[in-house]
Amino acid sequence: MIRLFGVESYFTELYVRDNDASQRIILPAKAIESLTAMASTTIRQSGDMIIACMLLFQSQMSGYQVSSGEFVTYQRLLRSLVRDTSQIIYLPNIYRRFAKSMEVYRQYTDIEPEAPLVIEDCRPPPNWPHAGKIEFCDFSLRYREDLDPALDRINLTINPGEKIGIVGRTGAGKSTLVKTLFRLVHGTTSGTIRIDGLDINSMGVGDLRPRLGIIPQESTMFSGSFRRNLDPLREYTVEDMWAALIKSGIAPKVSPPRVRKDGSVDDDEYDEYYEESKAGADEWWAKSGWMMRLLLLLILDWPQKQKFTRHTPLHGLDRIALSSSQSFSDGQQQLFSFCRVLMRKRRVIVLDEATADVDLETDKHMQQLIRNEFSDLTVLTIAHRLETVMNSDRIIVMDQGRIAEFGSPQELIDAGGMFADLIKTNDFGA
Ligand SMILES: Nc1ncnc2c1ncn2[C@@H]1O[C@H](COP(=O)(O)OP(=O)(O)OP(=O)(O)O)[C@@H](O)[C@H]1O
Repeated sequence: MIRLFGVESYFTELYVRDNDASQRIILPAKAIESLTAMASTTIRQSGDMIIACMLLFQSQMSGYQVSSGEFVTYQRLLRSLVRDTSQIIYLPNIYRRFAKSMEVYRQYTDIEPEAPLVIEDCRPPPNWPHAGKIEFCDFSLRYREDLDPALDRINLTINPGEKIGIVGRTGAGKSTLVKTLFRLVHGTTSGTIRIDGLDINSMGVGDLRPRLGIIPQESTMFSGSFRRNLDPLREYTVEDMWAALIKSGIAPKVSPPRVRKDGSVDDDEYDEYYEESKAGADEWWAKSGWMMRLLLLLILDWPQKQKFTRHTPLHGLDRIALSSSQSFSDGQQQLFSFCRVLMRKRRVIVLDEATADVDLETDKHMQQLIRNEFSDLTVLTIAHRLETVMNSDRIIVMDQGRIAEFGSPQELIDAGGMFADLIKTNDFGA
């Protein structure tokens, strides 16, 4: 079983499990991306025979002994990357690229797993976090013993549903503060962080990270379809995906809007198509006999795949997201991350606001979305723009790893301290 997990987080975890060997590999998201791109553009032949031949060939050429566990691992990794079953004639070329992919793969498999995925005795309840209260109690962190603390005695309580802006000059500790919520920083720590009463250090990272949402500044688009980008674990329905795409305003990138005869663009059609196609597909499903339903479920992956492709012009989910004709700005990539978070519906969301590269229009749109869609969720935003901060309920001003100020925007302006200075100089660490 190979699972991609936490695509929207700073890292992607790849789990590989089989009868003989079981291991967890943590890869930076970009590494998975390059590994996938390398393999999927060059290895176009799937099937056990070819993979087995390549592995045997490789082991003979290099004298490297492939263990049975490793064989199954590679085989499964490749099967997840390979789709097209043609182009066998390119085998020598394929082999060369394959060997390179494996080299990269081996390098990453040497990385030590960081923390247990699950601690059986300390599993949070399924609905955790149910409210979104965050408490830092005397929390300090040093990346290395010889360095100054990146976080220094942080005491902080964030209430459920609060919108918190985090500001401070570059190197002040803003990213470290939010990364500690995901346990993504490694170093010496003291103190505790609790979310809805549970110490996040007591549980496995597999129970922690998927329960929180993150929209990183550098959101990543993967090769493969829009569907894979939005839902790598195949957890959501097509309806969920379209609802999120429409809400976030990024639907036209997935399925371009219809152009009317007079040349104007029909922007309103998404909602109509969505409703229409949903009704059409439901009707079709209801009319099908049990034999047909079974066939659809077994062979055609109904309803995840076929439902909308058969019944609607909104079929773009299966299009390749990254292609020569399709590129995405930083803001658009963030909107895709936003869609993932919208589908997941987590109580705590971290947003690393995009910097000056994102146009004001997209920025405004994101702010609007946060107000509308995340109104009852706890949202922590590392803010790089004055407009974002002024919409927060409270603002944390970080300075040299400490919380220098914490209060509502007006309170901090009236206090005339660091926040008032940041506004004057407009230095929000962008
Ligand atoms: N991996 C690391 N190893 C060692 N020190 C680090 C590491 N990451 C960050 N630091 C240090 O920790 C401190 C806080 O860094 P952090 O990235 O949290 O600041 P920031 O406020 O987010 O800055 P920016 O706005 O530039 O992103 C800095 O002094 C930084 O040099």
